Amino acid sequence: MSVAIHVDKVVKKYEDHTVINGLSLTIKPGELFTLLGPSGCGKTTLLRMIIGFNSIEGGTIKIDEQVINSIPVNKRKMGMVFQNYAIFPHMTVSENIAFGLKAQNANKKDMQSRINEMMKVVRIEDHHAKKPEKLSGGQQQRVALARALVINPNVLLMDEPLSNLDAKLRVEMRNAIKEIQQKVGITTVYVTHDQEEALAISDRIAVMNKGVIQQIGKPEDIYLRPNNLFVSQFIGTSNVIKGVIEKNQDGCFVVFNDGYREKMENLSDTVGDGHHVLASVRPQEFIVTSDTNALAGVVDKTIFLGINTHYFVTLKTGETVEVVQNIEDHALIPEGTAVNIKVKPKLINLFDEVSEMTLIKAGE
Ligand SMILES: Nc1ncnc2c1ncn2[C@@H]1O[C@H](COP(=O)(O)OP(=O)(O)OP(=O)(O)O)[C@@H](O)[C@H]1O
Repeated sequence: MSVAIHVDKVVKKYEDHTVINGLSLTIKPGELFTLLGPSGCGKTTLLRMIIGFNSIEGGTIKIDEQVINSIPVNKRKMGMVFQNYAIFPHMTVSENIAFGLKAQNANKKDMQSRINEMMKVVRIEDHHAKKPEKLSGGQQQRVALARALVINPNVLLMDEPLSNLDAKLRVEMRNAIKEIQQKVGITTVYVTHDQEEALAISDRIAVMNKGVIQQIGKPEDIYLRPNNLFVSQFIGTSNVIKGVIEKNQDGCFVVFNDGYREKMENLSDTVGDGHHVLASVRPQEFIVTSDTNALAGVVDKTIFLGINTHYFVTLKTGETVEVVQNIEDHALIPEGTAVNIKVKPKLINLFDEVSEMTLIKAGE
């Protein structure tokens, strides 16, 4: 049975420096939950509080109904995989995996069948007699994963497990981790600063900044409807353009600084006439058009990347935006060309200029 993790108003202080001040979240049984955020935002600190390597200065952490604040690490029934694998160089693959079990005093026959089963799950059985130096980074990470899982933990914690791998192996291993996690069905907390990795692997993501949760949601929700400007900037590429709301009997419009106006159907009721906004527009949310009700600009740079072409366009207002167009829809636009670009109003996000919080109606 998978467990839930309840983090309730936790506080972490390193001497007089408060890194996390009253953070709450719930991780559901069996889900792969990712803590995502820039370096230094407190992801590892929170992970170490869950496993018990860090003390907790306030609040509670519960596994199902049990408060675990003062339960020692070795009694928490959690497995952890680190960025640097932390497998023993002098032991073979199966000896490394056996290590965790030995500490549990399991009997020899049970131990061997459990090790074999785990090696199969992570697909490392063909290498069982090899020492780590004969394994690739991805294979070493599979051993680390098997060693963490062999003790049948309630929770699996992974701290930047793919950072030491090259780009191709990272993609292969993130698929492998997701598959293994689903097969085992274990509640997993995964830490990364890589937004693409988080989108690819997670059931849900918590985006953190400066020790504070900015948003928790499914990858697609966080990507499509970020709660605030920080999340929209951190997940994927976003252009930010200033605008003002015009509200009249015909509806609600966002008017950009050069006069281009676009009707917005999904703004929250609190948005009023004259409201200063920041529009966050992903490169693929622009359309190059012959319409003159559009942002006028000049293509500064054209980068052809096969299926898509990226254009850097300097607008009349002086802002530079990145525009991505599918090659099937457009002939390549040479540098120096004057262009008009519109936004796709259903896809873009608007934020309050001061609070930087979303102005899109919930659920739209
Ligand atoms: N042992 C420690 N003593 C004092 N300060 C610490 C300690 N560990 C972390 N910090 C501080 O706490 C903050 C959060 O660090 P943490 O390692 O949790 O961030 P992170 O989001 O995991 O970043 P990274 O991705 O770089 O590891 C940072 O300001 C860091 O300097």
